[in-house]
Amino acid sequence: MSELVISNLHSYYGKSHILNGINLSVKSGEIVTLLGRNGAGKTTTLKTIVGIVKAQQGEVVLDNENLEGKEIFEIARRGISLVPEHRGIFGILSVEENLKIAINKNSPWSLDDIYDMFPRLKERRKNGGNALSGGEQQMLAIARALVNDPRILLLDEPTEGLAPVIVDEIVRILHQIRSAGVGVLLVEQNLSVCEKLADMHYIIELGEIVYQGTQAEFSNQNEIKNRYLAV
Ligand SMILES: Nc1ncnc2c1ncn2[C@@H]1O[C@H](COP(=O)(O)OP(=O)(O)OP(=O)(O)O)[C@@H](O)[C@H]1O
Repeated sequence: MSELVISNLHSYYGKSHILNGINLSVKSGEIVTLLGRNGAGKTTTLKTIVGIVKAQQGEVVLDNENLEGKEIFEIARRGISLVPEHRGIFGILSVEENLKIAINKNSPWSLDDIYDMFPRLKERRKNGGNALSGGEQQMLAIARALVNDPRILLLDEPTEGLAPVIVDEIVRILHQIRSAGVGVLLVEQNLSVCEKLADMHYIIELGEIVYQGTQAEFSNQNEIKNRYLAV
């Protein structure tokens, strides 16, 4: 059982104070969304958790270990993986090569497990990363993060720009990842995807958490959804 606990997280770009005391937590086998308007600070939260943006104040604690001051690779090694919005796969390598270079020798995920979960990747395993559709690239990015054996997976807008049938496929995959006991922190604009998947929702506005609630609590909060999420 793992738990990521973020307390009073503050971060900046130059002099701009972007995160203003974020508190949230994610446990194994739980999907938690971080919702909010464009520019609210969602991506910055994910980047601060993994150390790409340095926190100026506050704590990121994984299983009682404070990750303050740790380098990006040390945080990744402890089991927090980020699938960034622009996917970060290697276009000149094949699907299988992309997976093989990411695989962690101690990972419980074998290539066969990955191909069972992502049949499209199996079909396209010899294709170059550049020759994949947007949805296939997203699947490869998630698969690459998984073979690294994360305890907590951070996903930045995994369904953005994808066709509805591929969005359904990503939803199916995320259900399976949760069942495997991985904790997921999901930044996602597609509210219906969030409500199908999540156990818990947080809303961020101007770098602060302004709402938190379980899916059961959130589902009929139309006033909150209009206030913070309507475009
Ligand atoms: N590299 C950067 N340098 C300076 N300011 C930045 C940088 N990246 C983001 N910002 C600013 O920080 C704020 C939060 O951005 P962030 O990308 O975290 O928002 P977001 O909620 O993920 O939005 P979106 O849904 O548009 O991706 C915004 O005002 C943005 O303009």
